[in-house]
Amino acid sequence: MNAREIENMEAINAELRQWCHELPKVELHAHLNGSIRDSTLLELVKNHGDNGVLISKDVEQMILEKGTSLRKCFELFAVYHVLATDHETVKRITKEAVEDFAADNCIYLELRTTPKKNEAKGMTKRSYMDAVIDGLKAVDTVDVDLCGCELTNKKNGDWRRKKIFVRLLLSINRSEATSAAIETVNLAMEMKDMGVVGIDLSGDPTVGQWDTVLTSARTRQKTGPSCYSSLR
Ligand SMILES: CNc1ncnc2c1ncn2[C@@H]1O[C@H](COP(=O)(O)O)[C@@H](O)[C@H]1O
Repeated sequence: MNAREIENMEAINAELRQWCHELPKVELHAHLNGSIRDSTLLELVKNHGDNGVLISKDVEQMILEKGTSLRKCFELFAVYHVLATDHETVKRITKEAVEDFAADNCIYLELRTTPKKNEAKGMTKRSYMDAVIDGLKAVDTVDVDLCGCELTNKKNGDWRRKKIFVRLLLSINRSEATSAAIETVNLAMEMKDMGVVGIDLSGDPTVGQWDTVLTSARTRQKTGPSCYSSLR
């Protein structure tokens, strides 16, 4: 290819990229902790302090390698889970994730996350989810519709502002105990009028057995309302 042909190709690529960016999109499978900005992650690590558990340089390397294998990807999830276990951080990463999807012209987002407990920070699975909803309410750059309720993000009633429809799924991690899985299913039922539309089964496929979780879900199906695959 000569210089002129390369220039033409670059112009077409830039145009195509712009066209893809502008297309309205639907995202059906976003994990909250998998959507944390790299810049936020590094800031959280810094605030956490290089205390021997997390070292900024190591995390920078992990970010560079995260797309190279499933193992590397799950190594980074372990870091997210050390850092994103207080209410303020959960609120922040939710706000940022929704704003990032909206900036990419995503108009419908199904965001899934594993409700986590952190006794040291007074966090329960329910208060984790309340922090997620606080994050949605804090979204600034776009209007958010959660379950038909418009969250009050409207800026001066400007009807031209972009809008994103957000629905939530509660994840059960395959390495969780049966009791924790049941607690998450019950929480999903409790929050079905608050934007929660389903549950999700996730986690490192090389760790634990699904049998543990599936047994608990079947037990729940026999004793309560059907909620295994969808709440609506
Ligand atoms: C092949 N890809 C995948 N397979 C299985 N589980 C995955 C995943 N990608 C992400 N997760 C799940 O999402 C969690 C992070 O978000 P939350 O902490 O829930 O917000 C990961 O810990 C993992 O359980």
